[in-house]
Amino acid sequence: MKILVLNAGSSSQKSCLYEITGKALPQEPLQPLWEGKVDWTHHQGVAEIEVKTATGESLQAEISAESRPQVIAYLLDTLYKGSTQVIDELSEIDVVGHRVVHGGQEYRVSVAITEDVKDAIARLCTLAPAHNPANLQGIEAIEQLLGDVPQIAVFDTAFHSSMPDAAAIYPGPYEWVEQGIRRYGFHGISHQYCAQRTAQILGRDLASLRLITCHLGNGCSLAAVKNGRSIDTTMGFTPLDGLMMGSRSGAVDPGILIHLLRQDGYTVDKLDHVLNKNSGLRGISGVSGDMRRIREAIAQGNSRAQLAWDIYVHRLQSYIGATIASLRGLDALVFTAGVGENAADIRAAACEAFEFLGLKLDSQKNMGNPVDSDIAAPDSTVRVLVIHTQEDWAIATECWQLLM
Ligand SMILES: Nc1ncnc2c1ncn2[C@@H]1O[C@H](COP(=O)(O)OP(=O)(O)O)[C@@H](O)[C@H]1O
Ligand SMILES: CC(=O)OP(=O)(O)O
Ligand SMILES: [Mg+2]
Repeated sequence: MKILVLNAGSSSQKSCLYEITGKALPQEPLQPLWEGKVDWTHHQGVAEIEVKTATGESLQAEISAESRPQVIAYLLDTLYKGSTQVIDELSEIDVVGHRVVHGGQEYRVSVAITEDVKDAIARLCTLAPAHNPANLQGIEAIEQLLGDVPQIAVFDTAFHSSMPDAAAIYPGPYEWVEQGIRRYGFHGISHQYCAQRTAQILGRDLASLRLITCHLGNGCSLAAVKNGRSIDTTMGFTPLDGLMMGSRSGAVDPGILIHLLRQDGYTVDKLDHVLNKNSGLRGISGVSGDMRRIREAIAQGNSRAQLAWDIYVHRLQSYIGATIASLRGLDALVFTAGVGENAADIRAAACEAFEFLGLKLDSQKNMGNPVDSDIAAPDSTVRVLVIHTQEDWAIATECWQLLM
């Protein structure tokens, strides 16, 4: 079965083609036949495209930042044309899986995409404005390019639908509960994959583990995973809650918003822009939302970049602490996504706060660019893992399971 996966992040469009043969899913994630990535973050108005294949072919291009459907069409051309060709024609693709960020109350498992599902994704755009519109554009682009190929939506919110009410419900008026204003949580595909992979690497049964998975990318969230289920998470009704992020504030006192609306004449759009695009690492440092740029600025003595790093770490430590309480203990702390997988300094700083519990990093392993491995010292009371998140593989396996 040839499965194309589209994963639209807030600042990127990732895409993979997998081929799963045989009657059972492989134990380890497969390498994709083809991978395409578009990044819009570096230069205004420019989409940087990178394609690589399992056979070692690659292509890099910069095109003017055209619409997402145009970029997807450009990417898919490289599947069957030129040096990165891996199939003869697009009709060889059996199914297309999409990461859809907000599934609301309706979608607790992956589903085949119908007009009703598209309407629901569209309705939920206001709750995930940086993500759901991009997901919908991806679905419509595939309809244009591939006709009626089966398409599957895999939701970021689904894994957290098992959260108990005490964790999911906000202490506002009870009408909020009736209106669906509650904590949904996001990055669920990644949290679930990382929890399963952690159990596999530790050789333990997932049902016996208390885990905190730290998804630290452009968007950041923690999940408390107990017996394989999400019981708490830091993102909420929208992907704006919780940890400090690249350009999103994370949790702030809602009184600040009332103050800005009342005293400073903010419009709703301005508030949205400030909180989603001009806060977090970017807002505090004035340099960038990219952790690598923050580090460079710190090395050059930039004190606002240092402050951004310090706040990021403070928030991460305090949310890990709160999440340990939800779990009543901790067997493993798991780091994933761009920052979690690559930033040894952030991992070390996060762990340092929990040395009093007997959590001990092996600093050499931590510095050694670990992937899918345990980086805790042998006598640590808590295992610490770095897992390369494979959201795309997780989406492909959902598609396979739904179609087999
Ligand atoms: N070597 C690195 N050190 C620190 N941060 C890194 C490194 N490589 C990538 N990152 C960070 O990862 C983030 C992007 O993470 P990623 O998971 O790819 O994001 P998303 O999927 O949300 O677009 C960026 O902030 C980038 O700075
Ligand atoms: C939900 C979310 O924040 O996703 P991302 O990290 O891909 O922006
Ligand atoms: Mg991501």
